[in-house]
Amino acid sequence: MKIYIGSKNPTKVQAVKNIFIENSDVIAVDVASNVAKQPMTDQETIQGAINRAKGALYEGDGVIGIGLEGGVQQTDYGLFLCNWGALAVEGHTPIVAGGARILLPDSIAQRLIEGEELGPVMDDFTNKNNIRSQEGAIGVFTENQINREEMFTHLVKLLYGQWQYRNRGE
Ligand SMILES: O=P(O)(O)OP(=O)(O)OP(=O)(O)OC[C@H]1O[C@@H](n2cnc3c(O)ncnc32)[C@H](O)[C@@H]1O
Ligand SMILES: [Mg+2]
Repeated sequence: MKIYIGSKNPTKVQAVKNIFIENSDVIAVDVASNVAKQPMTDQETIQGAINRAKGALYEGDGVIGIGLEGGVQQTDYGLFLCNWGALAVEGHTPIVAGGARILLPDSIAQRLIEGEELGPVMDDFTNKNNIRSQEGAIGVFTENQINREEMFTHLVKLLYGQWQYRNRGE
């Protein structure tokens, strides 16, 4: 079974590979999220995940398209990191699931509100390169209890499980 993931970010690709292990060929493709590079609400982040999933499905000859999208959501308690995933198959509405969320420090939140992207802001904050392709903000702010790949793996598990539930008895 061919599964297309709509990103080449290694944390996202590896998360899909971790769950779709049996009889699956996981292929990474660059597709447009068709939302802002830094989604600022759950709504926009979900839309990005769905657009990526559909884009990935129609990109090739795959059975399943998966989209994973990172964003933030403002609350009365501050700006939270959020992550959403979508799984698209032909002829069905996409399956959607949300990932873990943590509160971002005020200094980071302020920069995002002013229009910067989390990826470069995290590199600047940590004095490291390409945090988004490694532990991610979630890894930095949890002392690596949960890194970005693990967070996305959990998310892909939620998508896979719902897909299995929908296919039960078929
Ligand atoms: O190549 P793609 O798939 O676009 O991967 P990405 O790392 O850019 O990830 P997203 O577009 O899903 O995330 C939206 C923005 O938030 C950033 N971001 C999201 N989660 C992050 C994290 O855990 N650590 C660092 N940057 C993160 C990311 O770099 C983007 O600027
Ligand atoms: Mg991106």
